[in-house]
Amino acid sequence: MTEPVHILLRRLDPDLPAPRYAHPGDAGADLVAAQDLRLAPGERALVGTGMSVALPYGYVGLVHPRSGLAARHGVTVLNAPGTVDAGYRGEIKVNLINLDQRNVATIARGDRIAQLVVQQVERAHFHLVDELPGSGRGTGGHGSTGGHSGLAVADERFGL
Ligand SMILES: O=c1ccn([C@H]2C[C@H](O)[C@@H](COP(=O)(O)OP(=O)(O)OP(=O)(O)O)O2)c(=O)[nH]1
Ligand SMILES: [Mg+2]
Repeated sequence: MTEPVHILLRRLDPDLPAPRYAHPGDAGADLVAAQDLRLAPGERALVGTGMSVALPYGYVGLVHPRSGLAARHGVTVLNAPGTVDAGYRGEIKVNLINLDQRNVATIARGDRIAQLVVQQVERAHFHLVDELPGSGRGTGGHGSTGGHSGLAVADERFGL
């Protein structure tokens, strides 16, 4: 196991648990809702997690959806993955959306609503040039390699 990165964490709401990894080897530490809320079908809300962090420079916190919430209730993170910058000191918030077409999603304060994945990031310097070096792919993208997309039904329907 690699050494963990140490992150300063401030609990804005001392009654809520700090983010925690549910199992050894988990990539994401669960984030909880600081409030009760109900999301009607299609409704979204920016939900506080009751905590803020100081990530070391060179790291990012990515707010990922929880697959269980998505599979069971259709609730996911609208801007997934959300980006928590190293310089950000505000409360970490989760932009939740209920994509279920029929059911209202009920979330209680303290429920796990998302997970924070901490990663190292490179910082780039962008060098302006008139021409880019050639490559095997060139400018082809967005399905340019052809073949089956794996979405046979949609392909037929849209005449692709
Ligand atoms: O899911 C998220 C995404 C972002 N943030 C916070 C931390 C992040 O550092 C800040 C800004 O996020 P981002 O850069 O994605 O948003 P923006 O729309 O570009 O806002 P800004 O102009 O403040 O950068 O908002 C969250 O709390 N949760
Ligand atoms: Mg930004």
